[in-house]
Formats: sequence, C-alpha cells, structure tokens
Amino acid sequence: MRQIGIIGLGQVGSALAAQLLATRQADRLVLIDQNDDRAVGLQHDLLAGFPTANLVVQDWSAIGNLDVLVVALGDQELLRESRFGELTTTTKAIHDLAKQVKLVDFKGVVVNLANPNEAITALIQREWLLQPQQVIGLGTVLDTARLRLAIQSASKQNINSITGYVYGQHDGDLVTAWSTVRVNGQTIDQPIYGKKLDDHNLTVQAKMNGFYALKGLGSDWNGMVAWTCRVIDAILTDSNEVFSVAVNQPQFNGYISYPVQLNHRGVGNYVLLPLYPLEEEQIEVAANAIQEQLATMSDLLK
Ligand SMILES: NC(=O)c1ccc[n+]([C@@H]2O[C@H](COP(=O)([O-])OP(=O)(O)OC[C@H]3O[C@@H](n4cnc5c(N)ncnc54)[C@H](O)[C@@H]3O)[C@@H](O)[C@H]2O)c1
Repeated sequence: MRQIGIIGLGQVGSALAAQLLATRQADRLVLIDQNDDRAVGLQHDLLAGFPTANLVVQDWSAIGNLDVLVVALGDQELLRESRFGELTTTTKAIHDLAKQVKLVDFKGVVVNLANPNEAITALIQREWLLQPQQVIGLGTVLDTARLRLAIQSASKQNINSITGYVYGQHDGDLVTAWSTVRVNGQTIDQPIYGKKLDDHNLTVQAKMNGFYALKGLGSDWNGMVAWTCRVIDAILTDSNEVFSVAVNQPQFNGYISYPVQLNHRGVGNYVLLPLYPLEEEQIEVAANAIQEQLATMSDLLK
C-alpha cells in the first residue's frame, strides 16, 4: 500500500493532496495541519470529489507507516513580504514537530517543500534525527524545469531532448550549470541547427518564467505540485530517475541542490557531472549561503 503524508494543508498541501488522489498515486493519505478546521475542511472537500479516498486526518501516529512524508507547512503571507520571510516561524515549527516525529520510527522519505528550501531540509534532517539519505527538498527542481523551458522556447527543440541542471540554492544563489546542458546531446556553445543560443538571455528567460507565475498568481504552486508528484513517483516506483533536489552533499559540507537519483530509500547515486571550475565556485558560494541560513536557524533555537 502506497501511503503518503502531508504536513501543512495550505495552498500547496491541499492542491498536492487533490493531485495525488486524481492521479491515483496514493492508496492512503495522511493529512495534518496545525489548524483543525482546515484539516477537517480539506477532508470533506476531498471526499466530495474522491468518495473512495482513504484519508487519515490529524493523526500523528499514522506517520510511522508512511512511504513519503511531504512537509508543506509555512505561511504564504510572510513569503509574500520577503523571499525568506518564513525562516523564523518555519524554523520553530520544524523544531516543535521533532517530538511528534521521534515518537514514531519513521522509515520513509521526507520531501520538504517549505522555504528556504535547502536550509529547512537540512534542519529537518538534523532536528528529526533522520538519515540524510531519507530527507530531501524540492530544491532547484522547478528552476531546472524553467531553464529547460527557456531553452526549448529559444531552440524550438522538443523539451525531452533538453537535459541539464540548475544547482545551488532555490530562491537564492541559483547556479545554472551550462557544462551539464545538452540539446539533442549537443553542448549549447555549438549552434543548434544553425542557431547560436545566448546563455545570458536563457538565464533571464528562465527567471522570467518564474517571475510571471509569482506576479500573476502570487505563488507558483501548480508547477511545484506537478514536480512534487514526479519526485514522489520516482521514490514509490524505485525508479532512480534523476532530479536536482536539495540533498546532503558532503563535497559541499551540507545540504545543497544537486542532481541525484531517487529511489525508495530516498537518495541513490549522486550524478557527479564534470562542472566548469567557475560553476564549482558558484555552488560553493550557494553552499555557504545555505550554511549561514542554517546558522541563523540554530541561533533562533538557542
Ligand atoms: N519550493 C517552491 O517552489 C515553493 C512554491 C510555493 C510555495 N512553497 C513553500 O511551500 C510552503 C507552503 O506554502 P503555501 O502557499 O501552501 O502556504 P499557506 O500559507 O497557504 O499554507 C501553509 C499551511 O501550513 C500550515 N502550518 C503552518 N505551521 C504548521 C505546523 N507547525 N504544523 C502543521 N501545519 C502548519 C498552516 O496552517 C497552513 O495551512 C511554504 O513554505 C512556501 O514557501 C515553495
């Protein structure tokens, strides 16, 4: 039985719950929010649409059996005020939830969506006393998708022929690793069917793809939910598909967005692509920024 839990049933968590039921990815959903009315409200809303859904609501003891636990708590009002506006409240929430998690022997995989993504993912692993392999964040998955979209738009090639990853820090020090980008197997410093792509323009376009979603909708939850479902699918099916997620990467002394294979245990093999020296340096800068956020979080908990 595929069992998925979601903590935080706001815009992201509730949309994810509905999507998991619509795509029949979950046999049982465990739904938890700090707000009882919200959890019960979502339960009734989902059951009206999916009458046979197996839902468990506000029951922490049920998380011990989960295959995947998604952390989607936060406060989108604070996020709108500033990029890392949720840092203080989410840090305290993760710390406080540790006692619930420690009561159960959680063997599944945590997929963290809360921001600041890499630092909160690191905090979850540390505070909930879980193995690094079983704690990942969505990291730069969406940023990578936006980059590929920009390349598709400029090159007019099929999106499936475009590979490559954004590393670093979601919503912060993004590192577009051009050394990893291929279009039909070809590096982009070569013309693609006679057309030379401009990497600077592509970086700007990839950012604009995110900007328009935030400007028009105030959040980019649809894209996020779709990619979260793909990440969950890779875990449940043990597929070893590669995603640029927030993972503990010892080479950079902690959590950073980096491409890895995902399987039923969480993180599989790291995809150690040869990067340009400048890209390595940029990832180092991002890793330091994440470490600083984590240090700020640790100070808040003293
Ligand atoms: N990575 C991305 O691309 C991306 C995109 C959008 C949102 N997000 C993040 O996802 C998270 C959720 O966003 P949202 O738009 O759904 O926010 P939201 O404000 O709509 O909902 C947050 C929910 O979390 C609940 N919550 C807060 N603290 C809790 C706790 N301690 N225990 C249980 N529930 C708790 C709240 O009651 C609320 O229902 C935020 O951290 C946001 O930054 C990430």
